Amino acid sequence: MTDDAMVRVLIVDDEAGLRRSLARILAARGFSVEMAEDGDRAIELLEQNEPEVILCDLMMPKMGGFEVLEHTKRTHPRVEVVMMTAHADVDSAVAAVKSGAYDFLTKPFASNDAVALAVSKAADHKRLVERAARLEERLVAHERFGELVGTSGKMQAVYRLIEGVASATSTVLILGESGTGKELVARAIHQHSARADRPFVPVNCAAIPKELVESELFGHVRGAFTGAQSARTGLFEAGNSGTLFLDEVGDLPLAAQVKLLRALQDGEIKRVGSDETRFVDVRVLAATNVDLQQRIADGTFRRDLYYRLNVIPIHVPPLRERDDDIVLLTHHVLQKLARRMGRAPKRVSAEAMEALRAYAWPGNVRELEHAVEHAFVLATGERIELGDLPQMAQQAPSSSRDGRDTDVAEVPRAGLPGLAALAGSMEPQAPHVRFDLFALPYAEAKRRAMKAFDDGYVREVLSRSGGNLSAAARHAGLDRSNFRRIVKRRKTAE
Ligand SMILES: Nc1ncnc2c1ncn2[C@@H]1O[C@H](COP(=O)(O)OP(=O)(O)OP(=O)(O)O)[C@@H](O)[C@H]1O
Repeated sequence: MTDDAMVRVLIVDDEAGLRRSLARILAARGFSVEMAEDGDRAIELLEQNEPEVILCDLMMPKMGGFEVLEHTKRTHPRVEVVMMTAHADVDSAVAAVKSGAYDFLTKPFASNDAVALAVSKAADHKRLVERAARLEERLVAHERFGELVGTSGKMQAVYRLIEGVASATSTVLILGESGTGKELVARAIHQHSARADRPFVPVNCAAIPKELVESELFGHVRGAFTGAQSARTGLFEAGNSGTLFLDEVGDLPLAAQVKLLRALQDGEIKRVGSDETRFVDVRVLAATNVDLQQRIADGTFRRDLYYRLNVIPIHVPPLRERDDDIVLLTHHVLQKLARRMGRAPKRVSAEAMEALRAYAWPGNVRELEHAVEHAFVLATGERIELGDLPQMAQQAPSSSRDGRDTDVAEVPRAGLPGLAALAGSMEPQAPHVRFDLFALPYAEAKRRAMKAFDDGYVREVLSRSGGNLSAAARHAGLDRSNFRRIVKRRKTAE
């Protein structure tokens, strides 16, 4: 719906003459009008073809205006209601406004324009509220884009693709194991596209019962099947002018695949039970963690649909192929948890971080999130220790990745580990040092940098003094007991 689309108004009044003259007044001013002679019919029309504004008489036999108002606000809170009442009953009209009506008009009306003005103000209000809701959604979505964490080469490649495809309207197929962040990638594409302030509609195709998939996606008319008591708009229409994200697309039943292909090729849909073709402008992003080629071979996925979806594929790498991102992701999750639980942030011991990096994460980032939450809740101190991690992550062999310590302390022997050297430790010339110091919170980074300094300094000075503690202390310009304390502190920190 665009802002200059026709405003749909439902007139509810038991007086046929008044109903018709109101309809004429509003239709002449460009409104699209429907009429109901009583409350029951009004509710029926509300369900069938949701209007934007209801112009409703307060006093009606059977179901009164109050009941229509109450039902509307409960089931369709964004539909605005303008009440009509006789002069003598202004108190009831005021009560109706207190119960959620947007405005009221007293009969006889001051002028035809006054009626049209009240209805169009109500419609403007509705559109403003919806616009605000969309902006809020966009803000939330933007925060989520901020959540796509990772600096590894493989994630950089994903970011480049996101930016590259965002401005196009082509279908994108996002491939990757469960929990790798496919939905975050889809949101990021939407967020970077020209549709960013339009709806982003995520659908988990695997979670919809097979017999309801088509009606969920394309909508249905009243009576289309048992239980279809009222007409319903499908998700394609809900996502009109926005983005529809079909997660687990490999699980779509074959019949729905045919309809999806049609929608992708021609932008045409039909509600279940209707022959009327509707046109939609939806960008489709799809994701799957199953092998669609295999499904094609099995005969459960259409080859033509596969080619149509796979115009641009994006592969989201599993976490085990980007273990450099684990440190960053762990701290990101810890910060989120601390904020969510209103608790102080926690650090992670070198040993625990080593285990986190060594584990293979078959459940990817989702599993990492759960493991870090487990540890955050169980850790009694301000630091997460190895024992706080779930059993599985604790057991990862520390030698699983080239058998080297990943602590920043392992700086090259030549030269002292000043900050520049530590920063350099992320560079290829020190490939065995894989700790990203700048990914850590300040206090943790400083602690590690200090420890690294102590380690490098003590080791080098001791080595130059042939392992003689007194000579090394003299070299360092410290008395023997102070130097010894530093050596000891270094050992206990290991
Ligand atoms: N790169 C990332 N940075 C930050 N958080 C991430 C990242 N990737 C995934 N997550 C988080 O991991 C969880 C799973 O992500 P998401 O739902 O996007 O995965 P998915 O690949 O769509 O999973 P599935 O295939 O099971 O639907 C979410 O809580 C998400 O916020």
